[in-house]
Amino acid sequence: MAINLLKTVPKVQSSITSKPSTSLFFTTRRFFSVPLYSPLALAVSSMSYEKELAAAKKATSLAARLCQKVQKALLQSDVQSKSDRSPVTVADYGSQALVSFVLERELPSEPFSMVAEEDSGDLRKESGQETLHRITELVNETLSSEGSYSASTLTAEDVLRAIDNGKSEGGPTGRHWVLDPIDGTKGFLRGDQYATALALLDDGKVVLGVLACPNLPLESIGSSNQHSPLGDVGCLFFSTVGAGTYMQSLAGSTLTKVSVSTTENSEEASFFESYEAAHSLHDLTSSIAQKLGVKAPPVRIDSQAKYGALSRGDGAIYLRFPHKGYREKIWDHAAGCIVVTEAGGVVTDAAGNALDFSRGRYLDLHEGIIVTNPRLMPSLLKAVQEALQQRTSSTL
Ligand SMILES: Nc1ncnc2c1ncn2[C@@H]1O[C@H](COP(=O)(O)OS(=O)(=O)O)[C@@H](OP(=O)(O)O)[C@H]1O
Ligand SMILES: [Mg+2]
Repeated sequence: MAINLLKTVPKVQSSITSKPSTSLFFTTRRFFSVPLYSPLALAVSSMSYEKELAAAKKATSLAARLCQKVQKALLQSDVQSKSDRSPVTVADYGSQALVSFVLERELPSEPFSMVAEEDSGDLRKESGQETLHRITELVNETLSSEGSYSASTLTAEDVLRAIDNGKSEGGPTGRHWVLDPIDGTKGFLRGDQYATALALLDDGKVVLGVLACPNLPLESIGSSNQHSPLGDVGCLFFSTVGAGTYMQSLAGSTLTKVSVSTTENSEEASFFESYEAAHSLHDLTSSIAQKLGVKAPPVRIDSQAKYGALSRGDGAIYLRFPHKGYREKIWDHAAGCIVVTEAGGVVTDAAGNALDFSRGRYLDLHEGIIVTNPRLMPSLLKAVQEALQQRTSSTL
C-alpha cells in the first residue's frame, strides 16, 4: 500500500525575535515548525544533556562559520594532503580547534575526551608553520565574531593542543565527544556539500548528535541533484536520545521537528549515496535499487548531510558500501546515526545489525551501512542480501 509522502500538515511560522504567530500556513512538507517558547520547545530544552546540546550547537555553528569563510575564498595554500593522500584544509583543522575549545570552555566541570579525525602532526613540522599561523588567525577571527568570546585569543600552541584533544580512543565507558570537523572534505573543495558532525557517546551509546550543513538547502532536495541556487541554504540538525530530531537554519530563525519518510512503497522511494564513487560501490547500490523497483535516480551528495536530508524525509533510503578493506570511522556516522534514528529511521549494517560505537575509533561492520524507515527495512535488507549474494557468486 502506498503511503501519501506529501501529507499536508499545519506549519506554524515562528522566529526567535518575533511574537508568537497566530496564523497557520499549510505546507506540503512533512515536518512542522515549533515556536521556540512553545510547551514542546520547553520540553526539549528541559531534557537531559541540555547543557551539552547547547554547547554542541554553539561549537558546530561557529565551526560552520569558519568553514564558510574559507570555502568562499579558498587559497591554494589552504589545502594539503595527508599521509593517506586524502585532502585536508585549514578549515578542517580550524573547525576541530574551535569545537574543542568551545566544548571545553562551555562545559568546564566535565572531564573532556574527544575522538576526532585530525591531529596536529603536520602542523608541528617546520613546513606546517605558515598553515598553523593561518589556522590560528581564522580561529581567533571566528571567536571574536561571537560576542561571548571576544576577549579570547588563542596562541598557535593553544590551537595545536585543542586539535590534539581529539586523540581519545573512545570505547564502551565514560563520555566521549566524537567529531568530524569537515565531513566530505572533497565536497567542501568542490564547493558542494559538507558537514561538521559532532556526537556525544555516553557508555558506548550515542546520546546526542549535531550536524551543521552550511550548503544544504532548507527546502527538500528530494529526488533531484539540481538544487535551486536561489533557495536559502545552511541547516543545523540536532538530536538527543529520546527527544526527537530538530532542524533549524544556521542563521538561527526557525525550529522544526523533523521525521523520516514513512513510505513502504519502495518504487516511490528515492535513495541517497556518496558522491564519490571511490567511497561507495555505485554499481552495487544500483543493483539494490533495481531489485526494490526504485524509479528515481540516486541522489549523490557528500558527507553526513545525507543523514540530515533523510531525517526530514527528502529521500527514504541511504546506501553506503565502501570498497573492500575500508574501515569505517565512528566520526563519519555517529551524529548522522542519532539524527536519523531520533527522526524515526533505522540505521544498520548489511546484516541488519545496529551500529556499535563502543569499540573505539572504528566501527566493526558487516559490509556497508543501510538506512531507511522501519516499514521499508525488511524489503531493503532482502534486496541488499540478494545483491551481495549475486556479487559474490559472480566473482567466484
Ligand atoms: N575509500 C573510502 N571509502 C569509503 N569512505 C571513505 C573512503 N575514504 C574516505 N572515506 C570517508 O568518506 C567520508 C566522506 O563521506 P561520503 O562518502 O559520505 O561523502 S563523499 O561522497 O565521499 O564526499 C570522508 O570524510 P572526510 O575524510 O571527513 O572528508 C572519509 O571519512
Ligand atoms: Mg573530515
